[in-house]
Amino acid sequence: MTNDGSAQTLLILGASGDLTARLLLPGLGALLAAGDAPPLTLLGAGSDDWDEAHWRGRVSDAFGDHREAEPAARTLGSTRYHSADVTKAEDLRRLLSDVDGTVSIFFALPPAVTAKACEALLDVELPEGTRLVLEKPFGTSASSAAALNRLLTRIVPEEKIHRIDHFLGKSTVLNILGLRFANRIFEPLLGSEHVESVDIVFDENLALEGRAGYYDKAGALADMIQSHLLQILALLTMEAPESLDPGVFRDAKAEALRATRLWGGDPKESSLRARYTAGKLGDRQLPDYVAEEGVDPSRETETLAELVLAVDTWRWAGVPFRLRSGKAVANSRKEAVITFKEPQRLPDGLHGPDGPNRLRIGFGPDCLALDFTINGPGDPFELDPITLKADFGPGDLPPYGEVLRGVFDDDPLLSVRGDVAEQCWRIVEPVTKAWRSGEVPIVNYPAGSDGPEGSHLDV
Ligand SMILES: O=P(O)(O)OC[C@H]1O[C@@H](O)[C@H](O)[C@@H](O)[C@@H]1O
Repeated sequence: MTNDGSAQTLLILGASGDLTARLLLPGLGALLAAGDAPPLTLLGAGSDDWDEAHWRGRVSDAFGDHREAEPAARTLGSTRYHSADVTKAEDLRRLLSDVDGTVSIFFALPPAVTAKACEALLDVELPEGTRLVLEKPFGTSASSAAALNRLLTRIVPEEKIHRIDHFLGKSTVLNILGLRFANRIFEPLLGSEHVESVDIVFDENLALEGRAGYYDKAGALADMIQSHLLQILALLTMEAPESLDPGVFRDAKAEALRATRLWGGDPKESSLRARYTAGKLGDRQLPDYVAEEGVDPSRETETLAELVLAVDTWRWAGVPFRLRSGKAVANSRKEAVITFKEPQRLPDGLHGPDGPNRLRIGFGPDCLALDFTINGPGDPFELDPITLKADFGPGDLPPYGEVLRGVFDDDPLLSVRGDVAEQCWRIVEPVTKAWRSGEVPIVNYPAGSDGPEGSHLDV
């Protein structure tokens, strides 16, 4: 623990919402139970008119078994809920008068409400050291992200702003750093001389899961690619940072993202958007996406998105990076696959199946696999494919616990810097524009299939 052990408060705006119950509170419970958080007061605020007992019950359910651990039990015992309109300065003042020690204000709210709450905070005197913690999507375009950044830095300095991307709290995602920079054998091969292509895929069995209110306005591109998958791309393509000092590390990520753009520049060639139709996924019969409750069919929200990107640095020029994420896909596939170029030639006399070497970094289940070719058993001159696999468990903390630890420690290492949030929108903007204008038509795929025709994926 690097916080100084003095009391802190986590104030959640939007405490009655889905994100708080599903991800934030379970992550917090695990962090508290691990003894890795400061003595913490938890305040919930939301538009629902809940009484304290109802809120405490929600927190207790979300903490699960962690509620028994002493620090979690203490926070649970003292937690309070305020019904409030968080876009009003007087309500925010009332909430802030109840905090103890340094406060982290977590905006578990839709982006438009977050922006209004921040506007209201301009009229509120904040306790010393206040931190603002924001969820994705951070803005809806490069310019709105820049405007939000300007607004936030009028409230607190940049180092007190934590833009959460929980993928940066996933141990396998962070493992990319160890894999690349703590080994001699992979890093020298990572570049256009040896790499043919890179696929970063996060296809899920999950469908809408009752999240229309959020998802229908976001879509797969903003929900997964502009945020999480570009963070993975940055970790895979950045140069070795001199240290994990947040300034140095985040500079290295920003540099890689600044060099990233749409492959070939034509969204018709380098992007795909699709939406699921009715289908069977395991034993679940899913309706058309547009028939799901709360969906507005006129929005044409995509449930699967693909982009091909170029990272125009000396190291990566000429290597396509294919990013894809889809909902209601049969094959739940969550991995980055680095496909290497084939050997220049095979010695005459060696024959059999060849194929490229591939390094697969699995994000769920967490594993690492290396596909390569050897002579294999039997005929010694007949080649066989083989896979070396390492399975490793998840990290000690769930991703939300990990990123919250950074917040309480005042350590922005795992949060997204303001300029990077803008870069990530800049990268996808040619695509969002082309999609909005109808230049790239939306296509369908049945729920429970492997996605639409015309995928750019190689593997
Ligand atoms: O696998 P995880 O950690 O739940 O992450 C995937 C989820 O990440 C969230 O940020 C997205 O909003 C979800 O749509 C997605 O399902």
